[in-house]
Amino acid sequence: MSNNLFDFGMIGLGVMGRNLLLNTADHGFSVIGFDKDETKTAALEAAATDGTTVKGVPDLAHMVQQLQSPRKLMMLVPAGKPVDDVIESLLPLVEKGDVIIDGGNSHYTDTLRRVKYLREKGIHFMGVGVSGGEQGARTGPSIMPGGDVEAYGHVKPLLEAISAKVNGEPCVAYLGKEGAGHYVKMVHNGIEYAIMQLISEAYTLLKHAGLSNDELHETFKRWNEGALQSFLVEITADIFLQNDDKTSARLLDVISDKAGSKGTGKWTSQDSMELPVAVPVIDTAVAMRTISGYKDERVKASALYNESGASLTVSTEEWIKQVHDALYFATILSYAQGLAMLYQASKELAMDIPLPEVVSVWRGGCIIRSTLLETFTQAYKQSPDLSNILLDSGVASLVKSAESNTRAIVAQAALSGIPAAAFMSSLAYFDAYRTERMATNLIQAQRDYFGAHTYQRTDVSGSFHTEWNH
Ligand SMILES: NC(=O)C1=CN([C@@H]2O[C@H](COP(=O)(O)OP(=O)(O)OC[C@H]3O[C@@H](n4cnc5c(N)ncnc54)[C@H](OP(=O)(O)O)[C@@H]3O)[C@@H](O)[C@H]2O)C=CC1
Ligand SMILES: O=C(CO)[C@H](O)[C@H](O)COP(=O)(O)O
Repeated sequence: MSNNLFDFGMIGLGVMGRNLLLNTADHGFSVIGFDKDETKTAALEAAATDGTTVKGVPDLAHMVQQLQSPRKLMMLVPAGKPVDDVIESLLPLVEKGDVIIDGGNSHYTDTLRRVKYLREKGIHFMGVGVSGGEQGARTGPSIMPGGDVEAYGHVKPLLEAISAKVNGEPCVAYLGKEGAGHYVKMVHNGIEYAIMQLISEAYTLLKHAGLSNDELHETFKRWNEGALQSFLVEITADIFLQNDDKTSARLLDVISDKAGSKGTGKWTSQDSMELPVAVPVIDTAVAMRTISGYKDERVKASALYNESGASLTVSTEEWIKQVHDALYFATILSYAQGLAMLYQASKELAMDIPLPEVVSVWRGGCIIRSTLLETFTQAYKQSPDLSNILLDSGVASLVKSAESNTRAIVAQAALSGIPAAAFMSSLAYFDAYRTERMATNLIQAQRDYFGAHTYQRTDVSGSFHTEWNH
């Protein structure tokens, strides 16, 4: 700490801000934090590692005054109005050349607006995705910065120091212009939704085959030691063992089935349609969280449509292997759809998102980290401009190896009436994607029939219209 001035400031000392700031201090930076909730500010210093330089101040102006120039400030407050409120509070306090970072889950269009607004005032504003939850923020998250390259230069050493490391490489890289950091984080969360939905479907498929919580734990634990190794599979294995402290049940069995959400999955779906790019597994995951909220209607429909009629008679050992392969197949499809979306968005929105860096940064620290990301990193090393990871021959052989068991699972789920929409969606996407001539020529004919929309032919170029025989 030189001149008694601090290296880095944090606004918002909740789950993410507090932990990221303490992580920053652990890496030798002097840090100062502010939260509008004074109890959080007051608690900050006590939580710091001995020997680190951490200060909490109850006043934003005092915090800004104590920062080295150019000031480097991050906010980790809820997305939306709180971010604009913080910016307005900072404006009278900062100077030209200072760097303000929004590390929360802001919508990238808000980030674009804020970048422009602050650029006019000479202030650098960066949208930076941070993933890893509470633990990741404290010990090493995956960090997705985008925006002003000059501003990135000011914070690069700090972000590299606090990020997760894989094979000694920091899980942070410059991921593109303007709103790219928040765009990449949004799609990260879309993939997160898809994989979480798939895991929950694998859970129900295994439960219908009679697996107990202990057996589910063992199964997921074993899966996490192989091709499905990932953070989400790892924490799922733990979840099955957690006891409830209010009853004698396992906690999972007394948790309501209405799933919450904060919006990033929905934004991914919405934006995919704007581009357009097909991300049906993500769309399905968003829809399933929505249906999970229809509890009262589902109770009535369960009785009306005889849900208890759903039955499954399978060889348990074979079924576990098939569910494993289906989860592997559909997880690859989920990454493929998200990455295809980033590929398209990078071009359409002129963000220059480097996909090789994106998958590399996701290998550690983030919620969707998995061994598959190492495979994708190698694929992009060979072909950095892959429009879809499914076109890589190495990835194709992995997909093919799991295809027939995925078909078996989807068919059995349909026959047994077990909800497995994300598995079905991944297979439906795959079958369409690998079909050279789809049936959409008929849609073209229908559009021209009723609306004179014209069509293109396979043999001659140009647009054609036919007076169809009525
Ligand atoms: N939790 C997670 O796993 C992850 C969260 N994120 C994103 O990070 C951001 C922060 O999330 P999280 O830490 O979980 O949220 P929290 O609600 O835990 O913390 C946010 C903190 O910001 C404070 N705050 C709000 N407005 C202001 C303001 N104007 N000035 C100063 N402090 C303010 C809040 O105070 P008060 O409570 O009094 O309002 C609260 O203490 C969000 O955008 C979230 O989506 C990203 C990755 C993972
Ligand atoms: O960004 C995150 C993880 O990467 C946050 O935990 C986010 O809140 C998750 O989304 P949702 O609350 O909609 O499930």
